[in-house]
Amino acid sequence: MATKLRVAFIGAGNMAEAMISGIVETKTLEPEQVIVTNRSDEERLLELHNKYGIQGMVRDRFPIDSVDVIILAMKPKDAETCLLSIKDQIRPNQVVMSVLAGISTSFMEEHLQADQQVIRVMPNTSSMIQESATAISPGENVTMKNVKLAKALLKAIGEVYVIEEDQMDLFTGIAGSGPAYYYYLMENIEKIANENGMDPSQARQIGAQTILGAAKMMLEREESPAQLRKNITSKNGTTASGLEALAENGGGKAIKAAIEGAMNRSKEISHQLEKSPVHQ
Ligand SMILES: NC(=O)C1=CN([C@@H]2O[C@H](COP(=O)(O)OP(=O)(O)OC[C@H]3O[C@@H](n4cnc5c(N)ncnc54)[C@H](OP(=O)(O)O)[C@@H]3O)[C@@H](O)[C@H]2O)C=CC1
Ligand SMILES: O=C(O)[C@@H]1CCC=N1
Repeated sequence: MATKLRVAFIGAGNMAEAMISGIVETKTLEPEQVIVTNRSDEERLLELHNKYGIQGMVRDRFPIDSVDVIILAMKPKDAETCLLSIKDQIRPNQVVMSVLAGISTSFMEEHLQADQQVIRVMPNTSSMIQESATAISPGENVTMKNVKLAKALLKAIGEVYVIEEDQMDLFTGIAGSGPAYYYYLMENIEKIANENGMDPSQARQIGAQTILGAAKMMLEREESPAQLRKNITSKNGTTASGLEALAENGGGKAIKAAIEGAMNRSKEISHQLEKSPVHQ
């Protein structure tokens, strides 16, 4: 990673913090190389400065022309205003990366100068412990050098996958929103464990270790998930009963509905923004 590289986050919420935390803790960048701004919450900028040593700056003092990479991290509804506000302040050799759900590279390109380099990114909050599954889709104008730079930067927060942009909504449904499904699973495990007399914190340890073990098996072993499942399932055993109950109660359907729900919402955000008055 170039030592002088400067990265600016516009948006200082949960996702920006998860990424900043990964980037600073892995020493991919020194804190001085990272700047963050938001719309108005100065207390939040101070909090991020105190926690990570990075520079927090209010929008009108934000030196956007001095950075190499700009990472957009506001809500999708605020993207258009932000893109238009930076359009005339940035240069073609600066890369604009967006982590916003549903914001396409073409939407960014249309709201910036014609030759602006943009990259669509979808991380998740496991960035905070450098375990994100992050996808990137480069825009039309971005150089190979800057795609490599983006990959190296995002490697600080976990694994990086370069995907076709038409897979980005699906990726968002699986991985961007994905951690929430596992947290929901754990909330329910804890609840059931508690109802059956187990201490919730012990149940959390046990449940999380089980998820971690299964995840590592799927990453490290060659067997398919179906084979790994069969390996646990004794005839007339406990697993067979558990899996039968899961199927009878719509387990597979629920997983499909969750991923498709998130994926369709990502598509819907794109369509809504493309219809907005400024865009037409
Ligand atoms: N949370 C997650 O798990 C993931 C989120 N994402 C994406 O990340 C984005 C941010 O989500 P999240 O961090 O949860 O959101 P938050 O609501 O926590 O944070 C949004 C931030 O954007 C700032 N902001 C809004 N408009 C502007 C503007 N015009 N200029 C500067 N700053 C602005 C807000 O500032 P202020 O507080 O001052 O108004 C705030 O700091 C979303 O688009 C989401 O799709 C992607 C992957 C995972
Ligand atoms: O819920 C959201 O819209 C964002 C995008 C992916 C995860 N969180």
